[in-house]
Amino acid sequence: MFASRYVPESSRKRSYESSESESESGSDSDSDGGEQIEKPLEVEQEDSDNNDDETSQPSDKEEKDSESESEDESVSSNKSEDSESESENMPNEVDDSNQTKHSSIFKRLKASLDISKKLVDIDQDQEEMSDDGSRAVEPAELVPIPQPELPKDKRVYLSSNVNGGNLDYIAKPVYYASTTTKPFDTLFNEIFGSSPNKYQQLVSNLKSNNFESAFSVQLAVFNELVSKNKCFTSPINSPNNNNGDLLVNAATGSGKTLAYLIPILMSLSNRIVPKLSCIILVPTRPLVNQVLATVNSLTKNLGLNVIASNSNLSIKKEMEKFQNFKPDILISTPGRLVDYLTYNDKNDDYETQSTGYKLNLRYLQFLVIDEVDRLLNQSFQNWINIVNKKIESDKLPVAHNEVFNYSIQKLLFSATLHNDVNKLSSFNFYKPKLLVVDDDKFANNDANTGLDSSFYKVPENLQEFEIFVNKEFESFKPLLLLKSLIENHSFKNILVFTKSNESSLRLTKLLNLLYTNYQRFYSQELPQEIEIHYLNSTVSGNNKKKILNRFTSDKINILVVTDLVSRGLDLTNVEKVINYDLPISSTDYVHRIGRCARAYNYGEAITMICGNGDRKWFNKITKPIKRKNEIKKLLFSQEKESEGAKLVLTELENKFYNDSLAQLQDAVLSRG
Ligand SMILES: Nc1ncnc2c1ncn2[C@@H]1O[C@H](COP(=O)(O)OP(=O)(O)OP(=O)(O)O)[C@@H](O)[C@H]1O
Repeated sequence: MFASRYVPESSRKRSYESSESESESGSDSDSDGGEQIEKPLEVEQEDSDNNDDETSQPSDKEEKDSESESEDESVSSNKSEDSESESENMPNEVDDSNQTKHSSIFKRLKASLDISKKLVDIDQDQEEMSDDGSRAVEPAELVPIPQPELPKDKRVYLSSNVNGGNLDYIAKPVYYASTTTKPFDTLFNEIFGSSPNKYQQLVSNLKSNNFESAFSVQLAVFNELVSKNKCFTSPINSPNNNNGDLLVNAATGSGKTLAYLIPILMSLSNRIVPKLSCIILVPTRPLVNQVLATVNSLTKNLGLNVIASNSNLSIKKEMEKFQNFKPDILISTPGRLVDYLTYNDKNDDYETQSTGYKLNLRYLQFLVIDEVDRLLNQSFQNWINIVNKKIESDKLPVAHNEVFNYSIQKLLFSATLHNDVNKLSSFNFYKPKLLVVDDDKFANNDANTGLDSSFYKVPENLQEFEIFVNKEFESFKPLLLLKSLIENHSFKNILVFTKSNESSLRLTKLLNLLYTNYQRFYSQELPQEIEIHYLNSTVSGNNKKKILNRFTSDKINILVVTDLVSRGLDLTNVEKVINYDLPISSTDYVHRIGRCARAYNYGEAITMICGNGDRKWFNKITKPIKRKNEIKKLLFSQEKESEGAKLVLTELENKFYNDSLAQLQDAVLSRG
């Protein structure tokens, strides 16, 4: 009869869950025990329901044990009352069997409780029962409830040590004003006396390259490396003179290359015999060439040997070149450097030959890592570990308990310095210091907690714009881009960023067609014949160089690119950067727009925003970046004329665009 009684779903579920947890804790009792302790009556019924035919009985010992415990007694007495009152309502013929059944239930209950009791931990065993049979709760100290692991947060890092290193340098950056300049003459005379001083040749090289005054970041690094360091007045950079590694965050185009080159060239110009004293690492080959050109322009008559990695040559050829040429300065990508450092490990025979040469880091004084956040993401080839190991293994043997080794000063630069201190700490810094070139040190920088995207900064003289178009016009974006260029009369020195190789190719072709067709459709003279070209990773190394040369010599008007060129490239003539496709991060935005307004020149960055999704994303990535000027809206003439008017494309514009699209399709199909 009980077996057919309705058991609420919730009770069944509780019973089931209890059973699960019991079995997890290793108990072989049935499902009742745990639940009975808290909800005796309910479970009694369930027990009856579920165990009518159950044959297993508690052992004698269990029965005795359970009887001797007050807790069990109390529970038992409750149950007796309940069962009595229940039995009153039962038909007489079932009373006997009910009593038998109940006593068997109580026995099993006691047994279950006994087993449960053995399973509870010692603290619970010590709990006292109150008079009413409920558990007396002992006052416990309030302790925090265990919390789930927090998401990665810079503040967590900042309060801890990573790899045993102290992270104070991140939490307490040294700020330098971003617009201060000082003539190089004055700067050098202040420290080394009036000219001519021993760095006269370097100053003269700077001047002959039109570098008259030091920019802020150059003053900052000069102050840290030169003004505070005796090594520049002594012939060598001895370990005692190394006043620590530097990490520098300064805006794009603010002159970071010269910031590290000037002190390094000063130090090395004192050297007696050539030996590898400085390695400069940059992420890409075009950047290797760019830095090489700058170093060459500044080392005239300094007698220094400078070499850049050249992946057109075999490693063997390059190693031979190193052997003959004995570089003081090597400029490379990390990947190529690893190739050099591991070359003889892979080619044992080679070492035994007379031409065998190993790149030795024993005399290395400066290790420069430019665009460090990007290079930290290039963890392939395990380059940091290999360089670290090589530095260690090349150290001179310890003699007479004295170590005389050159202390390598690490100089790290970026406009978007990495905030992953775990990664940064892999450089094994020595007395690191973080320099931030920024006037406005507290604005937009919550609690001044070190590196994050709030250190990112728009160049001083850059004006940002946005063009918003409704989602319905998404497929007309190329037309709207052309419309904007025509309305703003700008067809020169423009870099257009797209999201992919394919997008850059397609846009270049379509823009060319649109431009040509425009004059035919509108019988309107456009300013000039223009050349629109693309540059992406499908272009070979030599062609890349040619295209960039054509662009910087104003032969290409509009260069449609991918993020391949968003980092570090110094294309001095860029007047306007257009984000045709949105960048995928604040970092990419900073580097893209930083291709213009370089060296404190003026420039414009325009971002095309299509629909509300784009709008949200654009707001999100631009919000943490510091800027002097607000981002302005760039309106089409139609929108300007009647403020708030929705953009409408004319029939002619539609036809012009569709014809051009059809032409593009024909061209693609005829090729394919
Ligand atoms: N003191 C100076 N006087 C005049 N021009 C300078 C000076 N220092 C650097 N420049 C010029 O400023 C431009 C930007 O310099 P550089 O490429 O070093 O910038 P950057 O800070 O490394 O930028 P990015 O973060 O984009 O790599 C270059 O054209 C460089 O020649």
